[in-house]
Amino acid sequence: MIAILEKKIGHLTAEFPPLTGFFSDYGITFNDLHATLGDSLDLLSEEIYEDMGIDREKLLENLDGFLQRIALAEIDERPLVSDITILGGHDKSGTPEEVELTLVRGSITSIVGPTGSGKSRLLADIEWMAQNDTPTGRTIRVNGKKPDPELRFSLEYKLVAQLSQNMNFVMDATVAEFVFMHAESRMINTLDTLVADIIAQANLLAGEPFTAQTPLTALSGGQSRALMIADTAFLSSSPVVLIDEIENAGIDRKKALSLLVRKEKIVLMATHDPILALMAEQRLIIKNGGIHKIIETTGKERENLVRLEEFDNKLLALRTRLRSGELIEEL
Ligand SMILES: Nc1ncnc2c1ncn2[C@@H]1O[C@H](COP(=O)(O)OP(=O)(O)OP(=O)(O)O)[C@@H](O)[C@H]1O
Repeated sequence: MIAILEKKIGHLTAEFPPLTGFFSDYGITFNDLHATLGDSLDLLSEEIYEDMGIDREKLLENLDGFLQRIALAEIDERPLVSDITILGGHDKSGTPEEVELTLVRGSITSIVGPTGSGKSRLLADIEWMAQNDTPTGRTIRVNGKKPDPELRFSLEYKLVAQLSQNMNFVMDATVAEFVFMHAESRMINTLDTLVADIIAQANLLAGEPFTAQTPLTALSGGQSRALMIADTAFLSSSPVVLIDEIENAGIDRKKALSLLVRKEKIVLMATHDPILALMAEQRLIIKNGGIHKIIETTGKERENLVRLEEFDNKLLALRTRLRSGELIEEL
């Protein structure tokens, strides 16, 4: 509520047009669109509140309820995405891609292939809900159907949340302020507990701990990524999470993926990292711009994952020794 009091009337009514009706029902019209809501309410005289039959506090309470109803109505209007389907197009040579692949919520798919083979292009096709209108000729279905064109070009509705290597914060805010801002803009109740949960989860993912009071600019690369992953898992309404290369990220990859699965996301990640690739249920092998093969992770591969993680930990330990100036003559 505090954040909304600091917003300008003009911005608020543009963001939530029904607000004008809410205030006029109380007989209030605001003339100065550049003034904040808080200042405008302060200008209302005692008599006006008396005429309305409520005080400032009660008016704000009603406003809060009204905004929540708008938010819920908006959420209801969004189709609940249970799955997406990729219908093949063609590779770079024009050879048809014989694929019809449905991805459901709570699943992880990895995308592997040589540099320049078309991994990012596949992620972009999903993000833009391609309709045979991208270089690959692919088509994306949402819940088995052609997505509504309005949805496709909507600025508010995002099918996809992107997590990428570049997550450096330049904002002058603490971790808590940043997460609060996100949670508040989504008008979610019980903000304090939610914000605390997100920061606690992010700490479980990051190697080195940070607190709610840590400035964003003081976070390491791994800590920033951990925060963004937890923030996306809890607060993003996008059903699909696309991850482009998060190896060497200084985060607990297994916990990060299982958090996204718990939050029922459809996870797709382009990766060269064997550990991440094998954590997925299936992997798409991209070759010459097309989906060349779909491999389901085998039981044997899952067993090997344990050994791969042991190798990885050994490499990590070597890195730590190297950093502290040791000679690496003994392994
Ligand atoms: N089926 C296709 N038909 C035509 N062009 C394609 C096709 N698939 C991918 N491309 C184009 O090939 C180029 C390389 O693709 P992309 O960047 O997706 O590769 P990548 O596998 O992500 O590479 P890297 O591993 O280096 O990030 C891009 O310009 C992309 O638009």
